[in-house]
Amino acid sequence: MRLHVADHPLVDHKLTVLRDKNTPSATFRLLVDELVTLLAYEATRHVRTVPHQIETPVTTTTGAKIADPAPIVIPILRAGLGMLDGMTRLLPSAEVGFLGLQRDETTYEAVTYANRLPDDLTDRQVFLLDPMLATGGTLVAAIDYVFERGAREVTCVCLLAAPEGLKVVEEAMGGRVDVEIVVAAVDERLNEKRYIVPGLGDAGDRLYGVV
Ligand SMILES: O=P(O)(O)OC[C@H]1O[C@H](OP(=O)(O)OP(=O)(O)O)[C@H](O)[C@@H]1O
Ligand SMILES: O=c1cc[nH]c(=O)[nH]1
Ligand SMILES: [Mg+2]
Repeated sequence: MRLHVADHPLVDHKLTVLRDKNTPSATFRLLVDELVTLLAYEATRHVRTVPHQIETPVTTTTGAKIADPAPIVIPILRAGLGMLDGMTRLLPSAEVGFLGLQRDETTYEAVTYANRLPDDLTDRQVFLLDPMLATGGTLVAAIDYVFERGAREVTCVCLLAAPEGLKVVEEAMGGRVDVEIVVAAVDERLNEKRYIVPGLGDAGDRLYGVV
C-alpha cells in the first residue's frame, strides 16, 4: 500500500476551518469540495493515459488522453458523497458508482446497505472517496469489494486518517502495490468510541445533519 499525505499550507488552512465545531454545514460542504479538488490533483497522478494525436493551429503533435476504460469514481455513502463533485471536476470523463456502507457504532463493523456498481470492474482504475479512515473497516470492505470484481488498482481519497486504521488497511492489503491512500492529514489516534482525534466529528452528520 502506498500512502501520500498532502503537505500544503492551503490544505492545512482549510482543514483547520473544517475541524472547527462552529463551522456550519454550508461552509463545511464547501470546504470538503475545495479540499478534494486539491487532493484529486495528487490522487490522479497515476491515471492511465494513451498517446493522442492532435493538430494545433501550427503543427501536428502527440499529447495524451485518459485511457479506456474510463476510471470509475465511487463515493462511499453518505459522507463520501460530499467529495464527489470535487473529484469529478478534475476527472469529468470518469464513470460514477455508489457504495453505501455504515459503521455499526457498537461493534464498529462496516455494514453494506447499498451497491450501484457494475458487476464487472475488470481492468478498471477505481477512486474510492471517503472523508474518514478511522478503524479502517469501511475502507477494507470497499477495497475488497472492488478487487473481487476485477479492479486493476484502487486509489482511496480521504480527508483524515487514524494511524490505527492505516495499519489495518496496510495489513489487510498484504503488501499490494496497487492500493494507494491519498489523505489530507494523519491524525493522532482513535478515542474510546473509535472517533478520530483531534478529527472533525462525524463527517456525515456535519455534511448532512444527524439522522
Ligand atoms: O474506518 P471506520 O471505523 O470504518 O469508519 C469510517 C466510516 O465512518 C463514517 O461513515 P458512517 O458509518 O458514519 O456513515 P455516514 O457516512 O452515513 O455517516 C465515515 O464516512 C467512514 O465511512
Ligand atoms: O471520527 C470519525 C470516525 C468515523 N466516522 C466519522 O465520521 N468520524
Ligand atoms: Mg456518519
